[in-house]
Amino acid sequence: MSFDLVEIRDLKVAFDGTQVLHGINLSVDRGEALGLVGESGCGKSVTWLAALGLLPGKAAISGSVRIEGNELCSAPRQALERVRGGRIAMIFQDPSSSLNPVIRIGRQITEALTLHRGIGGETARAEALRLLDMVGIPDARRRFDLFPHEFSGGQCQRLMIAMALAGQPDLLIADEPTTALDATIQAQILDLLNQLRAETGMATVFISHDLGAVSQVCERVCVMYAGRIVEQGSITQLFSRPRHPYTRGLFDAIPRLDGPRTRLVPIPGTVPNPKQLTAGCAFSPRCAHSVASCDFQRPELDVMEDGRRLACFNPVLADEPTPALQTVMEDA
Ligand SMILES: Nc1ncnc2c1ncn2[C@@H]1O[C@H](COP(=O)(O)OP(=O)(O)OP(=O)(O)O)[C@@H](O)[C@H]1O
Repeated sequence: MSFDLVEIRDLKVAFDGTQVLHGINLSVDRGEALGLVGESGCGKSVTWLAALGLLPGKAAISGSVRIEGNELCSAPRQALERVRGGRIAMIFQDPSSSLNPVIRIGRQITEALTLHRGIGGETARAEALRLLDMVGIPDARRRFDLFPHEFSGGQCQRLMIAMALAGQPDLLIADEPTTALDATIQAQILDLLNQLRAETGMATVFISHDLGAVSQVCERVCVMYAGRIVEQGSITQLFSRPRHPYTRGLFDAIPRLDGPRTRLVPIPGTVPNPKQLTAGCAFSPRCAHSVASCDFQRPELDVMEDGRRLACFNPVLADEPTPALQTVMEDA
């Protein structure tokens, strides 16, 4: 029997009695790149922190998370620790969450190699140098004994990726890894993630509020809103024809350099407070497509004729112009 690399079923999370994840179902296949997008507070990070047992003790978690068929949700702490950093590694927006500021870089990577792969001494040093080279740190031999603060922001991101690769993970979860970087460095890190996936065959989950960045790395996308997946499909399906009004709203807010100059249209309003969710669709108060039933009934995530999944009673039509998206003539 063959399993997906990761299979998450009906994952729910509550903090102090307030539910913030409402039954997430998703899977990641070996070697694939999956994007998780949505505005801040939609539950992207909590999904993976819960899956890896990294949420604080006060979080109430239910559901199932399987890695190659083995259940993690009920796994003892030691088993979870073996998976984290070993089979699955996670990188964040802020490299200081992974890099210790008072330990030299070379030592941090060799220690990670000893922990995850049981190698030490000269073998670990040679492997650490190979990893630094792989993530594009120039002159790695000379810089092996530097501290993290002696590297630029983009290079620290590369160092964090090198640490993540030390365990030869099957899956790299990248949580907003480029958000704090300027556009040029961001593009370089996205290229690096693509290159590493091609070289190592590891799967990537790319968490971001930026659909543009997700499109450069991912083959498949899950759009999250208020603790639920509202649309899921291939990047081509969602880019050529977003059907959930929320996905469409995210697209209309992306700056584009191709085609005519367009005015960016932000989605009105904000993500709801999880304490104030009603029985209806959580996006309804912000949605130009909302119909009467949206306010008191929640649409299920159903499979559409083209294979994507969609939770909406009144989706965007194929050729529907965006009323709010206005072409701005160069000389207007
Ligand atoms: N430790 C915590 N204690 C209480 N509530 C939390 C905790 N962590 C997250 N939450 C809540 O869970 C919800 C989902 O948060 P999450 O961080 O997953 O959102 P996100 O989509 O990843 O946003 P961001 O891009 O800002 O990280 C939010 O309402 C958030 O306030």
